[in-house]
Amino acid sequence: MEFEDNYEHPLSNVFYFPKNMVTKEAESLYNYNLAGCNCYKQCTLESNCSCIIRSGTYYKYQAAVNLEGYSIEGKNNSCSYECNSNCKCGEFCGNRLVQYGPRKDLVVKPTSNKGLGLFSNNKIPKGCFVCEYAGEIITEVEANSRFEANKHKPNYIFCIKETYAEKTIKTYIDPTFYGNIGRYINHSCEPNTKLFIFRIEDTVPILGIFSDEDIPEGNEITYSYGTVDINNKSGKKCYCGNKGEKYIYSPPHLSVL
Ligand SMILES: C[S@@+](CC[C@H](N)C(=O)[O-])C[C@H]1O[C@@H](n2cnc3c(N)ncnc32)[C@H](O)[C@@H]1O
Repeated sequence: MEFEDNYEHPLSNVFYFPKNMVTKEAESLYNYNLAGCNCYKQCTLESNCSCIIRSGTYYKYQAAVNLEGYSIEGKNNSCSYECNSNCKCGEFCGNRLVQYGPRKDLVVKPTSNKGLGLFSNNKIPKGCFVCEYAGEIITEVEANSRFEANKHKPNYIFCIKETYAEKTIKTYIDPTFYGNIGRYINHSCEPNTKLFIFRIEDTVPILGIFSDEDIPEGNEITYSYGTVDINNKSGKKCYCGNKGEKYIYSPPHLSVL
């Protein structure tokens, strides 16, 4: 099965990039390719698949082959490893999903007060992969500088924070200029998707967005930017419409809003 992403941006100044693109400056942070497994066809925890073992027990895909009902059971904040081009298993091994690209029924439309937003033309059942949040992978220094320069504009820079032992690794994804359809997903205080971290070919983290409830046809797809602060009125006003319009956004630093 080939990776497929035929979406385009509705804006002429944004270039469509279906996957993360590591900038030259950030290259040295992510230069490890991941080894593959030796499984024959089906990868499971029982088959001792090294990719699934690397993921830990928090994560499992539920239906192989039929992508329509493909879903994930996972835990936020842990990284899942899909099988990759170094694996001996085939393309239908059951530990591959995000690598095949976004849903095909997504549409970008204007919202009443949040700019553009992402919607679906079909019902999305709970637990389905929607799309990645893909963009340029930039260094912290570059992220700070871009954030400062665009302070009063919509922000797209997303900071993934992963903690291993006592070390926190931060990865900055910026789809402002180069990115995929995930850049149009707005914040909601009552979101209908959740984010999971994946790695496939190498150590560059991939942010996968999954439905967290059945999403009716035509509804807006949202996730929580995680930065609502009712007391800090210096931030932007949240127009998600849930919990009243009293919530004010004020991201601590470089999250999406
Ligand atoms: C990642 S972009 C989302 C797509 C954006 N609406 C667009 O038109 O491209 C994040 C920006 O969208 C706007 N936004 C997203 N969710 C919002 C919300 N709940 N209330 C107000 N503005 C929101 C803010 O300007 C924010 O900086």
